[in-house]
Amino acid sequence: MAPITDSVNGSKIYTPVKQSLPEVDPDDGYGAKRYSYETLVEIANFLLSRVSIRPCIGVICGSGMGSYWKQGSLAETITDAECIPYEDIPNFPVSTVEGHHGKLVFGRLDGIPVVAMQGRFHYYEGYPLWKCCLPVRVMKLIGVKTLIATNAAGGLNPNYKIGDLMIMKDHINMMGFAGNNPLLGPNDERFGPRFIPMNKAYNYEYRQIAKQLAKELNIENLVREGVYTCLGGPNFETVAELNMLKMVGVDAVGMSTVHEVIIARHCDMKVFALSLITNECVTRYDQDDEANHEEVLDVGRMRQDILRKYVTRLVAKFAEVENY
Ligand SMILES: O=P(O)(O)O[C@H]1O[C@H](CO)[C@@H](O)[C@H]1O
Ligand code: HPA
Repeated sequence: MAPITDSVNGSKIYTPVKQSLPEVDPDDGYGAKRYSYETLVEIANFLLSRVSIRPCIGVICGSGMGSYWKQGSLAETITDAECIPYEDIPNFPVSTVEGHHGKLVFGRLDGIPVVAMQGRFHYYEGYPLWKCCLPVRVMKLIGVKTLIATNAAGGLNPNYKIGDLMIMKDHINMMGFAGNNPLLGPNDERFGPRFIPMNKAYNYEYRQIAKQLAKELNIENLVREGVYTCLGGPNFETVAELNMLKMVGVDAVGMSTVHEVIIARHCDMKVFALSLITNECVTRYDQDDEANHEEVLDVGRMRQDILRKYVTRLVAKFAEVENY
């Protein structure tokens, strides 16, 4: 290759070295190889060989929101339940956070075939983002077309109260701003294209349905619509961080969901996401309160009946409009 020269005095600046890029990224920055499409197909086939349900809707249970699967309330609503612990699934991560049981539950909600993640994976557990989202791609491969992601989040909007439900209308990908994204690395077109739009990530029709359903269930006063952001965690946010997020239009803060939604949209799944406001974010230095995970789990328990009813009816309504 010709050396690059200074256009003023002609002196040589540097001689470029011809490089060939590896065809596949050798590791993901965490010393591990990203799973290939074929490995994910193997996981999907393993699951399909173990269960008879063929789900079209996938549900991710947020912190504290999965516990009722175990306690019985939503589990009673899920009929024909077939559970597979994560540790029994080859190449699947395992849950390490309290309030995330670590099981896939296949079954029916209001007659509709679903698969629910009773426990999600977080970046702060040490999983790279691509691995946190691996179950979403597996869901896609087993036939899921609609994703319902739930999470526990701190309420930053001063009008929000503990126990409110926030329909996510958008997100701000703070981790993406810092260069971390679940789509980093070589793109496998079998999942989706290299570049994807995100302006319609949170399905408009689903959001209208959810607002209408809130009226029908008389929980309109609890249901909000807003913007979520995910910080990597595991520490809760500082006062200065929260005030900055408030200024840029964030209504609720958590440590999940954003990357799952990116992966779901990449493989063309329709998305609905719901935050349970489990605590009020502390935005003043003279406040004595401190965020803590126990409160998050307690509020999850407090709202479990309403959440169960709301999510079950949403599943039925989404299935109706989609003809599942
Ligand atoms: O987002 P989910 O999994 O609901 O959990 C939220 O609650 C935990 C903090 O209490 C964090 O993991 C945060 O992300
Ligand atoms: N911040 C981050 N994540 C959370 C919070 C919070 O206040 N509450 C529940 N998950």
